[in-house]
Amino acid sequence: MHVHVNAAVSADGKLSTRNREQVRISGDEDFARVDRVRAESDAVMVGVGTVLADDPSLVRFDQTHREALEIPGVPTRVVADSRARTPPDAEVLAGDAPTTVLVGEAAPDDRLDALRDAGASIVVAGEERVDLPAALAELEAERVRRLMVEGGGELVFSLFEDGLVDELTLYVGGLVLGGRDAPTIADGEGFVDRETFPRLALEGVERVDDGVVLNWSVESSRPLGAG
Ligand SMILES: NC(=O)C1=CN([C@@H]2O[C@H](COP(=O)(O)OP(=O)(O)OC[C@H]3O[C@@H](n4cnc5c(N)ncnc54)[C@H](O)[C@@H]3O)[C@@H](O)[C@H]2O)C=CC1
Ligand SMILES: Nc1nc(O)c(N)c(N[C@@H]2O[C@H](COP(=O)(O)O)[C@@H](O)[C@H]2O)n1
Repeated sequence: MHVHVNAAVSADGKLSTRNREQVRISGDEDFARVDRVRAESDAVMVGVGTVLADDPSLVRFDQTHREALEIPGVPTRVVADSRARTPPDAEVLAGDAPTTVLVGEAAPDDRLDALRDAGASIVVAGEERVDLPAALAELEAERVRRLMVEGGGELVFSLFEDGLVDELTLYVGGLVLGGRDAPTIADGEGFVDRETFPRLALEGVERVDDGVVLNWSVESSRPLGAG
């Protein structure tokens, strides 16, 4: 599976404000690029923190681009949601596009039933928190070969920590959000040991709207604890 993280950050590296309110950082041209990346993907994933903060629908993609690539169907929406906190009336469950919610074994049964009633497929992987390597293996078994991840920072850090990210694209926009508690692209515990810092190789730089799109491949990313 190819895992492509794509997000927009402010010039000071923030995904949104300290209140975690959604901010439109990308301009029209960058959102058109995002829609092409979605069109190339079998699935588009976010963490439940993003669902609760932004209530995204994740249905928009570039249909013409997908047809040109002869990819059938629509991208599956995926939410990493250890305790099944996704509200059953969330936009990510609305409409005809399929939605898979990745949960841990600790997720309460009544919330799982409510999500199933709202049309979601449930994948259980891990105990307290979603075991991402196991969950992504399940998605791959369901023919997800290209997975786009849009955030947020907690989920993306875990993906790096587990050595699962292949490609990172950031749109850096011309605004400053500030705030020591504002989310960044990789939050979580953070890396301390330089041996574990994921190393990136710069593949592309492009001026888009009032900002710049940076594209990296991941050169090395080792799961913590790996020898
Ligand atoms: N500018 C941009 O491109 C984007 C901005 N955002 C912003 O990011 C913020 C939300 O990000 P976060 O609070 O970091 O939440 P998040 O979206 O990363 O979700 C975190 C949640 O994911 C679940 N999860 C399941 N398995 C996990 C695992 N193994 N590791 C980590 N989390 C796991 C947990 O329930 C955890 O609470 C919002 O403010 C949103 O607006 C989100 C996406 C894109
Ligand atoms: N690429 C990008 N640029 C921004 O400026 C953003 N705020 C985001 N946010 C992400 O897009 C999701 C919304 O998707 P829909 O419009 O509902 O399809 C949001 O949840 C973030 O993941 N992205």
